[in-house]
Amino acid sequence: MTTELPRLNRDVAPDRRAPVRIVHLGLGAFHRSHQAWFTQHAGDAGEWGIASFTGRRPDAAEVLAAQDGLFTVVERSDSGDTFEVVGSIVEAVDGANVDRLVELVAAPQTAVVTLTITEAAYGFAADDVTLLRAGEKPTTPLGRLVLGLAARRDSDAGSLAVVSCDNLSDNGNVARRAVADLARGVDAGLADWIDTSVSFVSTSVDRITPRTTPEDVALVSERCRYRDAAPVVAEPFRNWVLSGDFPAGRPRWEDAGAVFVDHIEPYENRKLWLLNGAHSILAYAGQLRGHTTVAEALADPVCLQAVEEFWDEASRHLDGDGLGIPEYRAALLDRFGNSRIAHHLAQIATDASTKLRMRAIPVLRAEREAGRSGEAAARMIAVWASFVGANPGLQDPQSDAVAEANNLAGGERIASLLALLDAELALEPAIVKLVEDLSAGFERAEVPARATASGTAA
Ligand SMILES: NC(=O)c1ccc[n+]([C@@H]2O[C@H](COP(=O)([O-])OP(=O)(O)OC[C@H]3O[C@@H](n4cnc5c(N)ncnc54)[C@H](O)[C@@H]3O)[C@@H](O)[C@H]2O)c1
Ligand SMILES: O=P(O)(O)OC[C@@H](O)[C@@H](O)[C@H](O)[C@H](O)CO
Repeated sequence: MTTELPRLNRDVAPDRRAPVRIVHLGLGAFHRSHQAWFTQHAGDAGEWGIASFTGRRPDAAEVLAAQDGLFTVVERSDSGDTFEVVGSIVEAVDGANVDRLVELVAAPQTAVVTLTITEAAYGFAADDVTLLRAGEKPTTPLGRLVLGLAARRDSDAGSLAVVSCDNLSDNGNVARRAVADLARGVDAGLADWIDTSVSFVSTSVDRITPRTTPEDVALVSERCRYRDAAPVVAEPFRNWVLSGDFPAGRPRWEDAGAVFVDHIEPYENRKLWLLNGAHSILAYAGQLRGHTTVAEALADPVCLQAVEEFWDEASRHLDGDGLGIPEYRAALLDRFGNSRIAHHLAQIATDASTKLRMRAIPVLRAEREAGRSGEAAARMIAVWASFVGANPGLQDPQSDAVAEANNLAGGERIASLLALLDAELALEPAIVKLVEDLSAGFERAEVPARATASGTAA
């Protein structure tokens, strides 16, 4: 009986708590399988503990706190599972505990703030300006971070690095702009201090980490002989490319395979276009064709062809020494085909208006500038348009605008949806027609309720 097993904690798996020197916002599955894993495997791991804050709900923090921050990474390959306890998270905190966040961001020993708050969260912190001006507690991760940075300035605790680990192009600068705009709305002096004292590091992050299922929890109990309510399942592959300064130091993440580069754009584009772009195609085309997971969709020749054609287009615009595009593509087919990783298409499908802007639009534009149609990139937009036609409730930061567009028909509807991604391209009749024609190839089928429900954000 699993209830008789001990709960995972630092008695069951003795592990010294490292001092908090990293603060993380967005205590989700990916943070645990990626940044926490890399920190655990740094040569100086004993000096770097993470205090990790949830975004919207206390649940993950409560569960992890009851386990002294420990959790299991289940590394899942085609041939089997391996299990590892990770102890780098030394404090798990409800994001609503803004006082603790402010205290830690202002602490001189804190050197790094990492973020996995989802792509959409960089766009809606503006409401926090009013709260911050009124001296009230902000509700968004970036609003809370600005309050912490204000306290750091006031206590003269020195510079630090903010490291975005979300799937965004130029994520360091996106974070910089979002934080600076918020700070400037509250206190111009604070914005100036952030400008000179906070280093925004850009990263390309990669490790497929689907949402944990009850079956995963049961498997860990059975195999590890302890109860872990917060394991994460991830593929064996992992990659972290970083670019930027760490004025107050950082863990030796390179010992765990992280790579530090001067120019990150080629790596970001390779990952965002080839991996995440393919994921978006599979998410919409795959669900429209009745599939539930990435591996199932990839096994469908229609979906595979859409992915391969998009990769051909995107690859023409990926240059840089050592990018190894053919090898990267081959590895992606293996990774996506890992049928033991049940990566649900519904999870990937959310927040399309933010994601497609970075995954489809740059390739579509580059192809058109080169005098070609950009058909494969346009198809990614077309399958999304078909999908939201049948599934108007899909989570999206611009869901009201998507609903308004859905009230239109034909080319007008497509133009309105396209305008959410790129207002200029939406004014070009040839592109609107291309997307409209391509979307006709994919029926606007209702997605079964079970698939939509599993995509509900944690
Ligand atoms: N899961 C992966 O395979 C993977 C791989 C690479 C990058 N990423 C990046 O990491 C992000 C998080 O992925 P995850 O799998 O950990 O997801 P998750 O749902 O497990 O965790 C997301 C965390 O962000 C918080 N959050 C989400 N939306 C928020 C909002 N609107 N406001 C405030 N907080 C919010 C959640 O509360 C949670 O703490 C992704 O959006 C992506 O950008 C994920
Ligand atoms: O919400 P998204 O689309 O940014 O993330 C869902 C997956 O595509 C993504 O998490 C990949 O698994 C990941 O980017 C692999 O490193």
